[in-house]
Amino acid sequence: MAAEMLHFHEMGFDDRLLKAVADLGWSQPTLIQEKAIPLAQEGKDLLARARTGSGKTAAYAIPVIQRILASKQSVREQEVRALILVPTKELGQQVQAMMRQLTAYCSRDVRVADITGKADLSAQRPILMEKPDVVVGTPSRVLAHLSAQNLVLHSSLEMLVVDEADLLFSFGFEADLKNLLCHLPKIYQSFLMS
Ligand SMILES: Nc1ncnc2c1ncn2[C@@H]1O[C@H](COP(=O)(O)OP(=O)(O)OP(=O)(O)O)[C@@H](O)[C@H]1O
Repeated sequence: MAAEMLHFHEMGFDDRLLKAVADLGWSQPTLIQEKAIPLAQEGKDLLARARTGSGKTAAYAIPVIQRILASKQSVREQEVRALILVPTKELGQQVQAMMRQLTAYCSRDVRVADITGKADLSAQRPILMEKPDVVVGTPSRVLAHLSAQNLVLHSSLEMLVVDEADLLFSFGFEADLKNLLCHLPKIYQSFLMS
C-alpha cells in the first residue's frame, strides 16, 4: 500500500507559515515538496530536479522561511541570511511574489528584497543596507553589490539557493556564478534546483 502523504500541518512549521500556505489553498505538499522539505529541515543540502510547475519554488522557500522564523525566536542581529540566485529578472519577480505570499503573516520577521531589477546600484543600496533576511538576485547583480560593499555576506549567510541551477551553471552565467561562490563563506546550506 502506498505511504500516506504528509499534510503541511504535520511538518512542524511555524503557525504564520501554515496560515499563509492555507490561504494559498494548498493542503498537501507536491511530490518535490514532500521529498525536499523534510531533508531541508534536517539541514541537509539539496539537489532537486523536477518539471516546470511542480512546486519547486515553495520546495525551497518554505524551509528557508521556516529556518529564519525559528532562529528569530532567540535574539539575533539583523543580517542577510539567505541568498536566492536566479537567472532573470522575471524569475526574480516570481520568486519574490511567492516569498511575499508565504511571508504574508511574518513579513516583519522575514524581510525579502528582490534586487534583480535594472535600477542603479546606488538606488538599490538603501534596501541592502537594511539587511533584509533574504536577497533575491542574479549572480551579476549580487557580485556588483558585493564589490560596491553594499552587501556583506561573509559572516551571515546561512542558506544559498541556486534556482534554475542547470542554466546558471551554463555558458553566460557560469563565470559570474563561480566568481560569486568564491566570495561566499564556506559553510551554508545549499539548495540547487533545476
Ligand atoms: N503544495 C501545493 N499545492 C497546490 N499548489 C501548489 C503547491 N505548491 C505550489 N503550488 C502552485 O503550483 C504552481 C507552480 O509552482 P512553482 O512556480 O513553485 O513551480 P516551479 O516548479 O518552480 O515552476 P517553474 O519551473 O516554472 O519555476 C504555482 O501556481 C504554485 O502556487
